[in-house]
Amino acid sequence: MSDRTVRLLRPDEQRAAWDLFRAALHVQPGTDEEWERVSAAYRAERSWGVFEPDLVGTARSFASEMVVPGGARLPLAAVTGVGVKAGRTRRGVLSALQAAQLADLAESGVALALLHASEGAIYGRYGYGVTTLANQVVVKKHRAQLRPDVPAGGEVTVLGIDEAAPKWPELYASTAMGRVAAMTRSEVYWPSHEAHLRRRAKLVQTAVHRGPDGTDGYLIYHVEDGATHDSGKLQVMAFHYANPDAFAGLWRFLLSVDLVDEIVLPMRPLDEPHALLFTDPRAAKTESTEDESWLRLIDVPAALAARTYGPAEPVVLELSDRSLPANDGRYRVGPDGASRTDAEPALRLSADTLAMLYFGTWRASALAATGRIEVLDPAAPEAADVLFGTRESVWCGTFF
Ligand SMILES: CC(=O)SCCNC(=O)CCNC(=O)[C@H](O)C(C)(C)COP(=O)(O)OP(=O)(O)OC[C@H]1O[C@@H](n2cnc3c(N)ncnc32)[C@H](O)[C@@H]1OP(=O)(O)O
Repeated sequence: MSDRTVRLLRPDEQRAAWDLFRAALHVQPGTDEEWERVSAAYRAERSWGVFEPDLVGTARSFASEMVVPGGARLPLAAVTGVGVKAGRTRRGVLSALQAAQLADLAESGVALALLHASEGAIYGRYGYGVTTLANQVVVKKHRAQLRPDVPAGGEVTVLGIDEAAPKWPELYASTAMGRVAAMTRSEVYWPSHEAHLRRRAKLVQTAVHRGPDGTDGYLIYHVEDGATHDSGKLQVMAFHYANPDAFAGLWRFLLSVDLVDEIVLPMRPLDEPHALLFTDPRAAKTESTEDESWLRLIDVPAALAARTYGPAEPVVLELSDRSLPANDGRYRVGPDGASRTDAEPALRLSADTLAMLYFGTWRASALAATGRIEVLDPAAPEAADVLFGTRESVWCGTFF
């Protein structure tokens, strides 16, 4: 389209982009008060707009860091706020935004980009792949008897939102960064998070767990309106802990909340052992498993070099990356690390598939069996399973 301009937004254009995004998600325009809360985040972010000549589409990102296998933290762009005006969709606006944003991120030196997708069919074409999965877990309180050998846990203190919100950044930083794919949350993240939680419920509570070495876990929850008798539904909106004692202690607290029949934990790590706490493991049911986050390797050499690998024969990957061709080429991946190579490839794959493989959520052999990876050496998928595998389920745990 000849009269289309794609550019970074000026500060005075940010609110229109915010409203456009909300309208794309069928949400009414924000109030002045809400904008006041979140506008600092917008100012700190890189927000893109497509003009024809009025604003018809937008996307933005904020800076973070993500833990990769082995414990290194890589610069991450958290991509969000993607929306195209109704009546202007399916004319390439998102593709124009993606081209501009990906090129900008590559130039800025960021290694990874991450997003939560509204729909599963959109982002693969731009090199994003499902990188973490999450379970929705529901616990029926009347069936949930703790086993006698569950750790006793420490002391739990409950805080209202006004008191708790200023403490959340420190609580999160000290309890949530132990898992691979966890991301840091900068100060601009928290106002939107708080606004979101305040919109969700009238009474938002934070339970803080203290173990022998100090604060080591917290959860944010609310009990759905109408809990005037014992049929309330307790919704867990955040649950982070640094050790198994804090996990058990916070569970003891959850089971002690009165007027509750059901405890709902959305988007939890796949390997979190809720069912193992109970005499009847069926007290905890996994109701669904969904993609949690989508990863895009922006700087493939840096991303591959930063993580550690399992013990297996090295494998040479040949990557084709349509949107960021600077990443094209061959990479030798082995227990001693990863780097570019001229050696013959064993596996051929595209950028979205490499993103699915990167954290080991999907096994190379499954990706090969379903045609996503072309196999040139039949021994390579099994070796890649071991190289990319991780001990724990990876989980981001931050919604944005
Ligand atoms: C990270 C986040 O913020 S997630 C939130 C994303 N936003 C939303 O879901 C809000 C509602 N939806 C929208 O605003 C828009 O429909 C968007 C952003 C999803 C897509 O924008 P569009 O400008 O219509 O996309 P565009 O025309 O560039 O399409 C690019 C390609 O994606 C495909 N595509 C776009 N949207 C979808 C979809 N929802 N489902 C399947 N395919 C899609 C198009 O068919 C096109 O395919 P092609 O490359 O094979 O021709």
